[in-house]
Amino acid sequence: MPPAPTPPEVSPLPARQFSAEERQALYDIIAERRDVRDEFLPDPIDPAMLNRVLQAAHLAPSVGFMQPWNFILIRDPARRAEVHAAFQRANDEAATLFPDEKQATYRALKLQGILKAPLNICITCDRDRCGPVVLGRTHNPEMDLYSSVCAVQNLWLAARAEGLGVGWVSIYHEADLRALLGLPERVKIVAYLCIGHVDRFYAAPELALKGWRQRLKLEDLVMEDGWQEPV
Ligand SMILES: Cc1cc2c(cc1C)N(C[C@H](O)[C@H](O)[C@H](O)COP(=O)(O)O)c1[nH]c(=O)[nH]c(=O)c1N2
Repeated sequence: MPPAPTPPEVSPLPARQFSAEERQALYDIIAERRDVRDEFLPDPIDPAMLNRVLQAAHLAPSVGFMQPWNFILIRDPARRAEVHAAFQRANDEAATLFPDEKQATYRALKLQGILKAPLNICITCDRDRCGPVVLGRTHNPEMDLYSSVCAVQNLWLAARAEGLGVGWVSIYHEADLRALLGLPERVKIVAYLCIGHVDRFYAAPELALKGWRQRLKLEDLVMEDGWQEPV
């Protein structure tokens, strides 16, 4: 067997410093990103803008640099109507599972913009992209799924920077969506997203504003050196 090639010598570049203003812009984008359900405008997304947002997603970190994601763009209204029907079925089931006092609030919530948004994007994880042995995934096989979630978050933040709203929909039976999108067995659905232009964003999570659940305090979530059971 020929000897394995040694990796080339490479060195990092000096760390680029970001100005206070640039840093603040990033923190503002993070703070002002919202899950958008109902505020989509019908305007189509410019292909160059969409490409920038998808490039941002594609720059996400991934275990073993696996890049396990695909981005399925769903524009066809007929296909979106089928996805919406799958949502409706699951949502009707979900509503009945909450305690009585929460059911009315649940039913009043808008939880998707599948038909209103001009574009839906399904982000998937191809679990076999690099064969069975992947650097960093050997002992924790779910790391490829987490990597794909990083792509989702990059997309979500880039979209906010572009003035696009994104809403994540997870109310469906996986089998329904898999069949609609023709996914092979090895490909897992990570996120089903509705995306489009918006001209307003809620100042805080809509679920908080509408009394479903409030943001937890950061100081109650930070722990030192190990798990501490809340008192
Ligand atoms: C994995 C996952 C899945 C879902 C969500 C998020 C994530 C991360 N969210 C959005 C969620 O409700 C929202 O992020 C929180 O309420 C916080 O609000 P902001 O995202 O800060 O606006 C969401 N929202 C919704 O209306 N329908 C849904 O099915 C889902 N599903």
